[in-house]
Amino acid sequence: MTHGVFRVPVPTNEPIQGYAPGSPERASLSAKVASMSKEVPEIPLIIGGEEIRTGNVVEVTMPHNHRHVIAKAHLAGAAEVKKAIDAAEAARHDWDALPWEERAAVLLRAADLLCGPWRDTINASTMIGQSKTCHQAEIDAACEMADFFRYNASYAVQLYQEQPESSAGVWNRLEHRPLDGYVLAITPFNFTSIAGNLPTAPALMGNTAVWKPSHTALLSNYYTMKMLEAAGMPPGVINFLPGDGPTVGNVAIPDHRLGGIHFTGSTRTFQHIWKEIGDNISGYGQYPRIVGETGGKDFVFVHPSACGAREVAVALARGAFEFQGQKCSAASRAYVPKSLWPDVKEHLAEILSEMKMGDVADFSNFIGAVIDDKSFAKLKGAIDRAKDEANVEVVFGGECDDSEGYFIQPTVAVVQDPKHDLMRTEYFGPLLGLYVYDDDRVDETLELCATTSPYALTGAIFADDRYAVRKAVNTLRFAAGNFYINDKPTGAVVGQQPFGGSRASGTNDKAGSILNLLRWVSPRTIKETFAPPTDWRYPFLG
Ligand SMILES: NC(=O)c1ccc[n+]([C@@H]2O[C@H](COP(=O)([O-])OP(=O)(O)OC[C@H]3O[C@@H](n4cnc5c(N)ncnc54)[C@H](O)[C@@H]3O)[C@@H](O)[C@H]2O)c1
Ligand SMILES: N[C@@H](CCC=O)C(=O)O
Repeated sequence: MTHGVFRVPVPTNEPIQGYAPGSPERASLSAKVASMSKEVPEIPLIIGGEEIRTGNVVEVTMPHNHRHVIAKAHLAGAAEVKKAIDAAEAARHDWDALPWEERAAVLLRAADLLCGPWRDTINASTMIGQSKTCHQAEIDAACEMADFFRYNASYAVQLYQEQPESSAGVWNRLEHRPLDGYVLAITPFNFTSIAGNLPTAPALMGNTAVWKPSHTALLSNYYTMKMLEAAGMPPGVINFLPGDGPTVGNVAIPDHRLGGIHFTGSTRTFQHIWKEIGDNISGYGQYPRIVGETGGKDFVFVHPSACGAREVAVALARGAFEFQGQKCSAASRAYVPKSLWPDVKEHLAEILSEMKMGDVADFSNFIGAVIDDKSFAKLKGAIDRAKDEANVEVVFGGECDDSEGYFIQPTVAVVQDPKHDLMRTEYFGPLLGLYVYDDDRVDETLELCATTSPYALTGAIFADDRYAVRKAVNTLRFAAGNFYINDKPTGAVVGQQPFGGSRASGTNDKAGSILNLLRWVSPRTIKETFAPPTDWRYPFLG
């Protein structure tokens, strides 16, 4: 019973801890990384609150030290997928019937646990499992995940306050019901916070979920699930289902009870899922909501009036190589005018010579390893091809070494053809294609930037000239869902830059915003008439 119109605490972005040498947070996280690296936990499925061990076990390893096993995970088969859907369906009524503030309280509590006693666990597991440095883990796993939980709670209230007008004698109400079926949350390896957000955003709105985590993010995702349980997430509301993608997808996607898909990952996987839903469309009890945020070929366009070569070089280096380039927003193509290129190149050389890569347990490293052997092979293949091509010059990096971990040196390849594969294809790693254009061909190059790639996720323009800025904003209007002026194209913050792209980059439902929560409700309009009429005729008849 609720007697009050409650407000949630006003959210603010979780402050990012610095991990400076000698700081208490550094000592504490470092100790956690060391102790966690010695453990090999067994990761079960968690269905209806019950831990299930299938015996079909895979090893989870460190990307920066691939012989080092950090967990053994049990994988779901078809029977467990069905069980997880049944559990989500069984929990649906009670969870939906709970007053919204109880659901919001679980997430607000999870945010406080994450920023307090669970911070080291979630950060350390992200570091050793996904090869993120302490700063990358802090920004993603601690701060962004807490922001998702806290801001979503306040957006949910905003959404519930969305009510229609009522004319005299009538009370119109809009009930923001959850969807009429379970939500399948399929999550990527690269952001722990996204993995935490995809099942919890629908759950906040009263839905129950089956969460299929990525194999290469299992350690941090498992601890995130345990943290949600510790925050009071009831059994069955979120069902944690490690498993091979097709094994889970082939059972969960065609199930007639599917209410929606909350996906983040590659464009290819998303298109496959969409097609599967299309193939099964007549069998569903409802039209499944399809939300998918996918790949990118994110650009930095430098205008000849750009403020300074140093600023451009910093944006390129941070934008392309931070997080090992494994951000959907990472800069992976750049357009630089001939007049600025020599200076930009000089600054890039200096910056890249200082960017250290290696084991993330060494807090002075700026870059870790890429996620796995498949990613390593794909990136190495592209770099080797670039080295062999006469019309491409690898100006920085190019070294790839998987003897211990999957290390790819930050690489910049200058292409002569602006439509080269390196300017179109997402490689998802520290590889930047760069085209040097004639200063008097700005407009033409801007058009190329707008049309070369099928993606439209993030992009940035560097310019001082306001006419040039306006022109770029207009020409590139549909080339990016997150557009930056004189900044790198990465680092969107929940509550500040709602995130997502269109075209091949996804449905642009802006994770961590009210727009995303809108997709997880199925509103019902209720009209109540206080004094029903007693005369059947129109007033002007008779
Ligand atoms: N736009 C965004 O907001 C955003 C954010 C993060 C990552 N990404 C994108 O994600 C990609 C990197 O992530 P990834 O390598 O984990 O992507 P991926 O597509 O390989 O995997 C994503 C998830 O889909 C699952 N999957 C694969 N095949 C499946 C199937 N047939 N049925 C059901 N599930 C299946 C995987 O197991 C994993 O859990 C990049 O393309 C990146 O740009 C986009
Ligand atoms: N929100 C992150 C991107 C997450 C995707 O991988 C950014 O804006 O850099």
